[in-house]
Amino acid sequence: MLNIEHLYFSYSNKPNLLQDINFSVNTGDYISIIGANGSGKSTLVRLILGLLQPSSGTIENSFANMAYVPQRFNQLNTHFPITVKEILYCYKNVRRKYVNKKINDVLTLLHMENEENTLIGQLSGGQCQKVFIARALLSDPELLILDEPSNGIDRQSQAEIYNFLLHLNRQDKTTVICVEHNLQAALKNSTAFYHIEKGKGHICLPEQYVKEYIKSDLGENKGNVYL
Ligand SMILES: Nc1ncnc2c1ncn2[C@@H]1O[C@H](COP(=O)(O)OP(=O)(O)OP(=O)(O)O)[C@@H](O)[C@H]1O
Repeated sequence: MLNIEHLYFSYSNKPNLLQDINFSVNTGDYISIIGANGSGKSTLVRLILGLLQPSSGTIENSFANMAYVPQRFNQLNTHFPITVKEILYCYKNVRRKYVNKKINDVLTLLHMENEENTLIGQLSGGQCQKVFIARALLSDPELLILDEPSNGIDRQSQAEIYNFLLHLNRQDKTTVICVEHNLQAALKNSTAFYHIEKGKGHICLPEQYVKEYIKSDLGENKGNVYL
């Protein structure tokens, strides 16, 4: 279980970005963290991962093993001459004691077994994302955290990735936290949304979010509807 209580966070001397964040994630949940650009979603994830420290408040995490899939374009130098298998071997060597699964098995899970010797720069966006999900799965995580997994990926690959994540959550009981702008996928996969707005957050059911936010946005003709 992950339990966040009265969490406040600000970058250096700036005003609080996150204020009095309270929420829990239980085993088997699929939580989509939603909100406008710059609302603090990725920051909240970095706090959960322990990459940032809260200004105040607590984060208790009893998930034995967690893995992270960052935003795709943050991590990729497509000119670097490395194959899919080499990326996974590098990770395995660095995280040796945490890696419980075989490279071939995770590639097969994602239907990427025929690409093991392909250079990363020769993969499509969707295939790249699958490699980084495969890498995260090597440690057989109880909690998988993803940051905008469909960013810059075509619809077919998006559907494959979200179907895979749904299976992972519902069948294998892997808990998922996903920073999300993709409303359709979030509605289909999530057990709950955590909505951040003006520094505050609240948990809601996906259908409740649609009723309260999307419809009122459309009703008042505010224009763009975003997550
Ligand atoms: N290292 C940093 N130092 C100072 N400010 C930062 C830092 N990282 C992010 N910020 C600022 O914090 C705010 C929230 O950023 P964050 O990336 O958490 O938002 P987000 O909700 O994930 O946005 P997006 O949907 O665009 O990915 C932004 O205004 C950003 O400029």
